[in-house]
Amino acid sequence: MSDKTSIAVLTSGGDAPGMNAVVRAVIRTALQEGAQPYAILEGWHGAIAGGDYIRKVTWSDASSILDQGGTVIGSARSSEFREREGRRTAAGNLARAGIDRLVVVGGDGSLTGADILRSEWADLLKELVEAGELDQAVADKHPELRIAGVVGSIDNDLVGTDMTVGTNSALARIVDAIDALTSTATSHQRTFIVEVMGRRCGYLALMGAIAGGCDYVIIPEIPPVEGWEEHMCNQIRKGRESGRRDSLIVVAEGCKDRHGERITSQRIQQIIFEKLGDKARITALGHVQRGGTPSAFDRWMSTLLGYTAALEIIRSKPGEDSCIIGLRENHLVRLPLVETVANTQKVVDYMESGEYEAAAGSRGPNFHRMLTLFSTISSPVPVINDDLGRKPRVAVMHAGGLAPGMNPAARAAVRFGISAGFEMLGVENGFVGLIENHVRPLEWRDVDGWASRGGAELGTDRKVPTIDQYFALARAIEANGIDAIIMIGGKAGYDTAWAMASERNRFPSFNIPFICVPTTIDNNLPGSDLTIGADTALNTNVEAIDKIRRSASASRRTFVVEVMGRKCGYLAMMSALSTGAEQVYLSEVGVSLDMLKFETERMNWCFTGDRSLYLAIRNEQASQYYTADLMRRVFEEEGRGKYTARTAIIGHMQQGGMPTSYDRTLAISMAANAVDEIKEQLKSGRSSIRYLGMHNGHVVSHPILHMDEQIDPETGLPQDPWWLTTLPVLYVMGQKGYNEPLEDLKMYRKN
Ligand SMILES: Nc1ncnc2c1ncn2[C@@H]1O[C@H](COP(=O)(O)OP(=O)(O)OP(=O)(O)O)[C@@H](O)[C@H]1O
Ligand SMILES: O=P(O)(O)OC[C@H]1O[C@](O)(CO)[C@@H](O)[C@@H]1O
Repeated sequence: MSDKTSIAVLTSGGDAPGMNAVVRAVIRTALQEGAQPYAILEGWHGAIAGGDYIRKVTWSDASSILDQGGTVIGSARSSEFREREGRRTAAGNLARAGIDRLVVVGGDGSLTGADILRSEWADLLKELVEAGELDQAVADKHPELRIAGVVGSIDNDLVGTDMTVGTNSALARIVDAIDALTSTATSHQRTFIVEVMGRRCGYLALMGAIAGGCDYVIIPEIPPVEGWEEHMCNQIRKGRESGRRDSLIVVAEGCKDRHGERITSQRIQQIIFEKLGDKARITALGHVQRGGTPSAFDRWMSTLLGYTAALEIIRSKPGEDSCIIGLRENHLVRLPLVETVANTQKVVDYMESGEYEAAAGSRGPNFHRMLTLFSTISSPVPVINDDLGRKPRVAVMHAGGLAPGMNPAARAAVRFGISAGFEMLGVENGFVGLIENHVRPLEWRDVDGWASRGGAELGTDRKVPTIDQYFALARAIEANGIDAIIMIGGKAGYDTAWAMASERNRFPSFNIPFICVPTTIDNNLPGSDLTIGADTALNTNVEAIDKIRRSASASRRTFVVEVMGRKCGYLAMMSALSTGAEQVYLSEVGVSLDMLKFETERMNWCFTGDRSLYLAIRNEQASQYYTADLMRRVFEEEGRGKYTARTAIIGHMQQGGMPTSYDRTLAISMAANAVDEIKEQLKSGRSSIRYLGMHNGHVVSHPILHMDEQIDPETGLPQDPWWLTTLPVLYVMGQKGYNEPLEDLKMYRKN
């Protein structure tokens, strides 16, 4: 047996899209680190079965699996593993294969099982030695089992992490289904009950309902209060009276009422029929939610989780407790496995003992906030809090390039604004439209249907008013009686806001509360880890690149795929990480002749083997001179006929997608913050021009005049972008021999 460190990966419990990305990352990171990777097939069942179920894996075993749904190494629920006898057999099989380090990808059950095995390990091996089933030397060589868990579950039910592997993809499926149902429901003026997964966790139901613009949601953590049947039917009735043509109710599969009686879709259907005489249709989404290709997030984030888990376990010290590598506040964190799982299981106890607030509280502050926001935005008629004593006129507008998510953000700003006691106005076509007085009132109903729509109903424009237009701009603000502005857009909007803040002394009407909501596919705005629209564009790229990949599967071909982003490489970097590209060209790094030479040598080496595709992603402004076409020509010429090279420019598809669930919920969350901030300023008589950002999982605001502090003066881009440090991970996944300390990954937070 070799002295190499052996590390195994297994997937267990319900499968989840993104599990393959973890498996791939663990295998490739292990190889990079000089360790021997193994895959245990069919979860804990394979550990018990042993033999061929515990397999040495190579680089190519992890090829072409990133875009596949489910788990290629199989998953199972194993009752035998719940018994000590089963775990004894598993321990013997693992030790005999030389494995004492495991990355377990699964839900809380699978991780509990892993930790039980870890805690019993030494005793189990001792027993096996005493029974003559294991050599003492083998037992001595593996005195302990080290575990790193990655939570793979669409339910997003692990307390202490923000997002688990698979949830984002499941939510995408749910939101797609809700969008489809909305169109048929609207056509026939129907009511639909949509049943989603999540036996003990309402995350999918709540986020699906909020992103889908639904009317009512029922989740397991907070069973509806006494009289909910009446309340639900009233919401439907009032919605219809106010002109809504459809009604959608989302229910999580495991819901119960306060008497412990199940709230099934059929029960809801019956209630609606009895109280409204309406025959609601039921759609139970079932396992469709768990299947299918993973979203971009479930590919790049799962890659980072697998990479981190593998490095953590390879570099772990004897005696360290089992850990979970999870995502918290946009950071990869190491959580204590036992405590985290115990906290997760406590939520079920809370629900069973009627401590509903504690159950919902365990899901984190954002869960609670989203519940409150859903209740406001889904209200069929506004519930107005007019504590300001007057109705300030607040304008909503866009500026900058079009981004998916503008409509959901505008809808949310209008509805939250009306609820806050504002009179809402819509400005058409950015600042040009404002100067030309294209301003109209926006009522609650006017934004119906905007929750899911791509594009921008209000229109947008990239023009930043010039100095000679300031007077006209100031006049337009006065003439329309605008007391505050919410600008949902990108750089042009920020630049205009900055100019207005700088010119306040000369133009008093610029002295109003003004909030910029970061919205651009480029993800190039200061103060925000992510902007609204970037996730949709990324998913568009990933879908397109998957197709490009497949187009090359029958030939030997290099593709240079160009993506948007202006000078910001976010879309290029994340598209590369999500599609398993070999190389990415970023304007932050630049392109040199040496880089192209290195790449052509690698291409030649790869195509000498059985490779059919070599994928390079290029940011549109990576280099002024090394254009996509020039790269293609260099690559093809240097291939000397061994392969062909093509370019693919994805183009404006990236701006035109239907907003993803992430962009929709981010839009709603940010719009709520913008309204709160404006209300607070109006109440206190302040007027500040500020921009919002999502930083480390929290929405924060900054004064626009300090924007320069967060921008690199040379590039005009935000300083030290977090995503740029994922570049070495791409190289590890692409077998380029990188060996960066984990600490250099900006997303990694050692606690
Ligand atoms: N308490 C336990 N002791 C030993 N093994 C367990 C334990 N709980 C779960 N397991 C093992 O993990 C497997 C998967 O657990 P479970 O069915 O609870 O799914 P999960 O990992 O929680 O995923 P999901 O979120 O999909 O339900 C079980 O079939 C069993 O083999
Ligand atoms: O596929 P199975 O075993 O029926 O499990 C379904 C359950 O698994 C989950 O998808 C979690 O993985 C739950 O949301 C769902 O209730």
